[in-house]
Amino acid sequence: MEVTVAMAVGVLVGALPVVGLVAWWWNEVWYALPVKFKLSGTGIRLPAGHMGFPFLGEMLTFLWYFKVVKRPDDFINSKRRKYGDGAGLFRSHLFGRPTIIAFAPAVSKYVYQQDDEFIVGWPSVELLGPTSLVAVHGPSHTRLRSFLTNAINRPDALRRIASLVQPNIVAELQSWAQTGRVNVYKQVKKVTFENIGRLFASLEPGPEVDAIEILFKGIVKGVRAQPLKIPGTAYHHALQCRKKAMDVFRKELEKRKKMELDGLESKTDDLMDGLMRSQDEQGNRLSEQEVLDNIVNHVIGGYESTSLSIMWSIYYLALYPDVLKKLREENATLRKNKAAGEFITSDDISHLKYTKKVVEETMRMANIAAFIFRLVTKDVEYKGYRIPKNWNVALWLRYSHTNPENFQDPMCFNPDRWNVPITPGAYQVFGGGSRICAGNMLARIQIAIFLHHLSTGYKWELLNPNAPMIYLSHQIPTDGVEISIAAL
Ligand code: HEM
Repeated sequence: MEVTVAMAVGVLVGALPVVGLVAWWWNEVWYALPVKFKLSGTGIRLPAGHMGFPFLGEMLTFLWYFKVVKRPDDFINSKRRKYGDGAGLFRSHLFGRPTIIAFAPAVSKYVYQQDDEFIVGWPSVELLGPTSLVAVHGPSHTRLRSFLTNAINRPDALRRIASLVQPNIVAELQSWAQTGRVNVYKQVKKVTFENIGRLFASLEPGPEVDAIEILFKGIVKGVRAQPLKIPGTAYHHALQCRKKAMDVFRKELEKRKKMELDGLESKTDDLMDGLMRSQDEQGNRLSEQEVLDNIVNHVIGGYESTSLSIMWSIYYLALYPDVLKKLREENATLRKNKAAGEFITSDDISHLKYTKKVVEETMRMANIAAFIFRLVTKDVEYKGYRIPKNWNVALWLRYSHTNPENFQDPMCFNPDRWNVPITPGAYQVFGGGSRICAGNMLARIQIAIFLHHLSTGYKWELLNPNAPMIYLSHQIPTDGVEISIAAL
């Protein structure tokens, strides 16, 4: 008996290395080998790399760098050391799919230009809506973008946005100074959401907007979760939140349609109105579903990203007093030409040269969209490398922003680096090509307005300047940027 147990243990122990070896090469054999076989003799190669374990792929290595050692850029650096740069591509297996990692700006540029070959495969269309900007392709995408550009990015829209968001920002900062101590991430999210509610559907801050914010927090969690429609999962919850959020906006839209039918003039002038009224050259309007899907899509796109950017600007300015001094001087000069309590305009912001550099430098360092994904619809050749059909491409944007070859001393917050032109294509915080962020002007203007009122009216300090960072799901200090703040 004892001999049998000992033998079984012996066999198991002996088999372990073999099992490990099989697991280590499984994805290579399953995904990479058939492609290499097809390519043999053609001179075309699969990008270098290793695809890791079955199902997990390289997720353990990814988590090691992002979560454990907290050196996220070494995930790519370790590959560069091992395989060299090649054409700026590696093969891998991440987030459950075979993946080509594109870390060189030139590859991202190429991918942005090939809309038909590289389509958006994430976030889930179910959550964003089948007729949302992210979900549609080709001519439908071009058509929808022109409607949205009209509603958000035109100079008159930006003027209106600048005046609508300021009362809330000014009031929020005053309340911060009264409290004296603030968790910036938490509070900025609140004020950003209130502003989005006002801009998109003229919703006034209060219990209804707070309830909608909770729904969107649920949706945003689901965007990052595995798409399992099982009760109790984040994704299932997110779908329910989306349905409820759509119901709220649908009710508002029906109210406005009824007013239009009754010949009553709308008193609102927001994104919903803009989308309802816009017409293309043939006089066609957006459908109800398109209006609603795109409101939800834009809230998801704009809510957390803008909040994080504002949070990071407050963080870096506390750490770099020289930058704050210059920012304050520029904004104080503008204030001198304004009456007390008068708001700044989008035209004023266009003249705030240093402030604009602070905004760009903040976004470079914040790396809010660390990477974005595309799904490959057909085999593609790039500089002698095969990007296989049905694989994912991960455009590793943060690597470009933190690479000293693109930005000297990249971890230093230095708005003056923007005095000279940067490496072409190296700055991709908003993505690029036809899918460049639809809300980039809106985000920039909100950050600049926040900085104007903050720098001219307040002084603040980080309470935990050495708080450790987390990098997933976003780069953020663990304390959410706790500050003490007072009026100047
Ligand atoms: C600092 C803030 C922001 C950052 C860093 C950011 C980043 C990005 C990035 C990287 C993309 C490209 C995604 C891809 O190609 O897969 C994108 C697309 C998009 N963003 Fe933003 N974004 C920000 C603010 C906003 C705001 C305020 C809105 C809405 C008002 C918004 C709405 C969108 C939409 C709708 C798209 C999809 C565009 C398309 O597919 O044509 N974003 N954003």
